[in-house]
Amino acid sequence: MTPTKHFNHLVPKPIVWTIAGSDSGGGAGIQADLATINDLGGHGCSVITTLTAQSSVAVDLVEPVSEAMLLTQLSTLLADLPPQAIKIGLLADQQQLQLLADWLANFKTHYPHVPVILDPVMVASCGDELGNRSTPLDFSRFKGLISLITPNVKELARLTSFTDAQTIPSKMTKADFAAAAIQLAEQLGCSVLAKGGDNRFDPHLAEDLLVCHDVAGCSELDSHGHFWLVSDRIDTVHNHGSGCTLSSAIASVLAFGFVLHDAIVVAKAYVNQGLTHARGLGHGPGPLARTTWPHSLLQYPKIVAVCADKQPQPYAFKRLTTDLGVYPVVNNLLLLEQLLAAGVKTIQLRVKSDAGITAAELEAQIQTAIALGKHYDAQLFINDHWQLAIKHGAFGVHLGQEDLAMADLNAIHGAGLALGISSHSYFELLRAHQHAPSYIALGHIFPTTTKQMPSAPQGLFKLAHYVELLKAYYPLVAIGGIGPSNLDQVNATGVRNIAVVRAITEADDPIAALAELTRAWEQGR
Ligand SMILES: Cc1ncc(COP(=O)(O)OP(=O)(O)O)c(N)n1
Ligand SMILES: Cc1ncsc1CCOP(=O)(O)O
Ligand SMILES: [Mg+2]
Repeated sequence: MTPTKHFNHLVPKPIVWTIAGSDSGGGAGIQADLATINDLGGHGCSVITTLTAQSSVAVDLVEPVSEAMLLTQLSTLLADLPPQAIKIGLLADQQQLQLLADWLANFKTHYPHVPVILDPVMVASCGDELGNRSTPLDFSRFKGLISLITPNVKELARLTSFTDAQTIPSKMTKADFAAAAIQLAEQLGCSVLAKGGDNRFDPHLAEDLLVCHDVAGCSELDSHGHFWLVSDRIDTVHNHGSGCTLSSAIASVLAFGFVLHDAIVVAKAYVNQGLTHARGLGHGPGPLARTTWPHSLLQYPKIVAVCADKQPQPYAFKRLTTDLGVYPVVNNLLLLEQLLAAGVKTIQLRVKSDAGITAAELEAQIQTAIALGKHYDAQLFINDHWQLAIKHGAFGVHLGQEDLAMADLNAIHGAGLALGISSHSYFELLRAHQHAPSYIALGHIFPTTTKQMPSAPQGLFKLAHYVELLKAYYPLVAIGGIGPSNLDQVNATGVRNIAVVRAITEADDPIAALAELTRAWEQGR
């Protein structure tokens, strides 16, 4: 595995709670959760619901803690160590579930933004039931209190109208599985990550389905999206605790302020790492290996939108041979020409469709900009207007994630244009990567007034993680609120290029501002 990079000095250590059962064998439950939270840089607190006498081959005894013990663990922790995220695992019985749901309802009135992830644990990996389940638990008490539920195929069947848990999962088609996940999202009013690991729709793949329910902090496109998250199947029997690990990893990444989609893909990569390096302990399925924050792209899932009418094309866009360095983004020809004349070698013309000019004026501007780019031997990217960029032979186009859905990437590639793609999260980075663009932009890093953004500023901690994931594959460009006051901090994340609007357009002397930014940027590298 590649050496770990820690960026934890950039943010405070978040507190993550696990409310779950103890696995005396150490591979699952509270023990797996605390190890996971620690690996990912959080501080784990535990609320034990149940003691299990468990090994890798059997569950011999399951005993719930008393009501007083459950409630006192919660109140003691809350008074001193309030959580940034909560994971709920094994609950002993309906009474305990009800008690916790009541406590959570009150907690949520004071901490409405703390995400709660529910792993509806029912069966241990050795196959034994975890609790007295003559009747399945009724999780509807958690409606409105949880952000995400993470059932495996058997749990999904039990929780929905696919009720015959023993027989139906093996017969479930991919379409049944998707229908059940969508039904569960409706039932509980939360997002669902349905784990397909046990269901071999394709024997070489592990395919999970993410059904998003009103997810905050991402684009409209994604907040209600349905996505298959696809990884190569890792051939190991040592998967004891993988469900616990996944849900506590999701809670940990959320606690750092990442959006739900990101928490899920990072957690899946962390589980994949753990499965890849797992060694057996005991005589049954051994625990996952304990690793670190996943920085290898190979461990991350592929994202396949369920309703996508087109799949990523199987080719790569033009490779850029030099760094972009300080990459100005401008909206007028006068400044464009001044910057080109001053020696800028990569630049973007960003004239939005609502800029108050006619279609003919827009085309004329783009045509002139492209001619200027050629005259000064520069790499000129046209923002959004990919048809005009092709028509007039631009060097490249820049597209956002929403633009990608509308654009004809075959035509852009066929015309030999370079392609830059925007991203605002791990999830969007992975999706951009599937198009193999010429560069990927990461934004917005700091608050900006240039554009209204649906996502929050990413900040330096997230930027450093994105760079670590993709720096070996693409030129990466940080954008959003970047200027002289924060240039050194941005540089320290390892990103090699920055795109700037106001730092140049609002400067008294844009040419001098660009020269000074470029000098400072190159000196910091
Ligand atoms: C270098 C660079 N990064 C990001 C953007 C933003 O593109 P997009 O998300 O499509 O938003 P608009 O610029 O079209 O409003 C960009 N243009 N350039
Ligand atoms: C177009 C765009 N996309 C993400 S941030 C941004 C604007 C960045 O502008 P500024 O450098 O003025 O903050
Ligand atoms: Mg755009």
